[in-house]
Amino acid sequence: MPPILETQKVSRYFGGLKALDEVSIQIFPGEIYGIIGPNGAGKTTLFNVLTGTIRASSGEVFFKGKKISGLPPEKIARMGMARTFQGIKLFKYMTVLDNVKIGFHTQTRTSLWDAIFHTRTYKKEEEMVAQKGLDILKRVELDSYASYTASSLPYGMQRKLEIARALSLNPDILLLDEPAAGMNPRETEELVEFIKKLNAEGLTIVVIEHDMKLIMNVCHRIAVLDHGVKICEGSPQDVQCNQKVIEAYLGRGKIGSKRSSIAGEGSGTHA
Ligand SMILES: Nc1ncnc2c1ncn2[C@@H]1O[C@H](COP(=O)(O)OP(=O)(O)OP(=O)(O)O)[C@@H](O)[C@H]1O
Repeated sequence: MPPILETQKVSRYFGGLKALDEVSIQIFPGEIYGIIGPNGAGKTTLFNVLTGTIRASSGEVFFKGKKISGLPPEKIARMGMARTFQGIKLFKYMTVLDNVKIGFHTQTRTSLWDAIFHTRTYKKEEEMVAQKGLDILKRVELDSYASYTASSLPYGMQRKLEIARALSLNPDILLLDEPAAGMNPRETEELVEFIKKLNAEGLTIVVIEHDMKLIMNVCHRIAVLDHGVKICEGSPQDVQCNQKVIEAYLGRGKIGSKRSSIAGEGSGTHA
């Protein structure tokens, strides 16, 4: 089976700093693929290159067999790639339903004229969008909160709402940037189940996360970045035992003493 998303020797410089150094990854349909690494390893830069938010200095990115390097993010999103960001980026004062409805804007055809004069096209599309929005909220079990303002939801639910909004793009692949950041252990456990459920429904998922318990619990395969270089890739078991990974996380000479922090023992373990 060909990869759904692939990078070939992607590098990215920021001035003299090489944030990504010839990184090649292949993500296959149906996978949950984790990207981990110490702070500043290049994880978010890789996400930004994948989604078109920033350009690679060299190398290529392919999505569903098509070269996407250089395309604008909205075009890549329309091709079926959705993402969430580090930190919550909801419209705080809008309702839960409106936050999800916004995601459909790329798919509707009403003009400003239709909106101002409430034409039949506008009304029909509004109803369709509201229904689709409710369907998505049902899928993530937030439908009973549809009329609440986004900011009134507990933190864990707000993060779920962000994922719901990303799902409104009807993506083939979903990229999650530190989805568990700021969550308590119970919220993180619910998130693990939620990610597994979305994956079981057929969605390919890529996740950056510092919470090792989450990563080791949900990912089929994991890539480890260190100083912009992919130092290891494999199953959670492979990655936990890899000498280079242990060294990257713990510093040379301390191997073994804190291996549990990579193994994700205890809840909410952060690397
Ligand atoms: N826009 C930018 N301008 C200059 N340097 C940048 C920029 N974005 C990232 N960097 C640098 O590139 C390196 C990789 O950063 P990146 O944010 O991708 O790492 P990360 O693995 O996501 O880190 P963290 O886990 O802390 O979020 C860091 O040294 C960072 O300071």
